[in-house]
Amino acid sequence: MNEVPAGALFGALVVLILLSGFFSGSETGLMTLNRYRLRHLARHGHRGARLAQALLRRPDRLIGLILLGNNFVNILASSVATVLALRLLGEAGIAVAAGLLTLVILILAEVAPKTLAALHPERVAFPAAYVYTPLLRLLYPLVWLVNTLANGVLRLLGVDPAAASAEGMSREELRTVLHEAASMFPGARGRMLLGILDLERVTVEDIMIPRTEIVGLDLEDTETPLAERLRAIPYTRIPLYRGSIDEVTGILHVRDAMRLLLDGGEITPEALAALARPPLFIPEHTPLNRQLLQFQGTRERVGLVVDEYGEILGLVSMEDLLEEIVGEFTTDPLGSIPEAHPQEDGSWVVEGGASVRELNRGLGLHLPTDGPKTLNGLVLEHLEQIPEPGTSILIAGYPVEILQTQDNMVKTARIYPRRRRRE
Ligand SMILES: Nc1ncnc2c1ncn2[C@@H]1O[C@H](COP(=O)(O)OP(=O)(O)OP(=O)(O)O)[C@@H](O)[C@H]1O
Ligand SMILES: [Mg+2]
Repeated sequence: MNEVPAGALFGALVVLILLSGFFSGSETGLMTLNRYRLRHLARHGHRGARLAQALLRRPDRLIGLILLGNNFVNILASSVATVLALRLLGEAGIAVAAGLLTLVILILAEVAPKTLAALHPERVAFPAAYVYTPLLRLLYPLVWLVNTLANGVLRLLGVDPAAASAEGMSREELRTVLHEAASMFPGARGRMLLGILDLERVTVEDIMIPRTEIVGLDLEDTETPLAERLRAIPYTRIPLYRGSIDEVTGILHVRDAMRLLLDGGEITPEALAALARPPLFIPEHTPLNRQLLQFQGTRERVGLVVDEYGEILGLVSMEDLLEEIVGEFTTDPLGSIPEAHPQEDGSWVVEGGASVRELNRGLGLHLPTDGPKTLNGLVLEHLEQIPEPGTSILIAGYPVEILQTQDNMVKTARIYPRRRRRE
């Protein structure tokens, strides 16, 4: 048998080390590709990106292929080095060759290519994808065998290999990405993106106008003529009811009442009731993203929020829902809450009916929003007794002083926003 010349063996060794570097670098490159950029490039027809994306759809197979290749060339390189050492130095050279090869592979075939690939993943990964796509097809049976055996070993050890491959981004991760990308979407646009994500965490109950503030028309009220009451109403869509808002019969659009008048008709309870449309009833815990779609589907602009017994809790409008995304439409958010009045000493005098969420947003407070919806409710929850004017309590670290009470409810209270104490 002819001996392979030492020069050829050395050449083969160099090629094997280069191949090893390719496997290591491309592994890092493919694994550190930015998935979102990748998807974007693939969608815009970048061929390398498409191939990489297809490979990454089954990371277990890709890694199996790369490890197979990498280990094969490393072990072959070690054999070649052993043969070379035997020839040049005799048996004593084997350990020297192993030591040298370890150093060379570590530096030239591991650390250097991996660092390079981590710095420029796309430049490494896209060309590599052209190589791996046909190679995977060719070696697929082998890769499959390796993976199956490896999974078998894992199962023997009581590990479920399928559990580890759960992919995709959780909502929380998406929020983090959006927060980090905020510099790309400065100001209002960034806040809108986060607002859309928040829609599913906020329910109609959180943003509704409470029942006591719904402006409607009582058809049974005969004290003031209907037309006069209708004229005084500042809203476009108004619930019609008989005696109590729980007996709502429909939602009247003021435009329809105006048309009735222009046609020479008369504003009577029967005429208005005939013009009204059936109200949209919304369960209290409906998240805003679902409600937005429902408004879209039903072409309604307002709905009545009901609890499980069908009792009306409040009114929610499309405008209030959209404000959760884009912020207040009509006024400057800071100090725009009509129920909060700024004082000279920096405190706020707030009406008991003010919404906790609006106070948080408008005054920059951090009152708890998972409990009562109004300041009154919050104070009552903390006091556990009938409120007395002059009482001071600490809610979420904010000193709150009760100023006026009425019918066992807090009418006004003073909040000191900046003197928040750490609890
Ligand atoms: N009948 C009502 N009673 C109490 N508040 C209402 C009523 N209708 C609307 N609102 C509130 O008024 C604000 C404005 O809502 P919206 O723009 O839908 O009403 P509008 O101005 O009367 O209607 P439009 O703008 O279509 O003429 C929202 O905060 C909404 O919750
Ligand atoms: Mg309006």
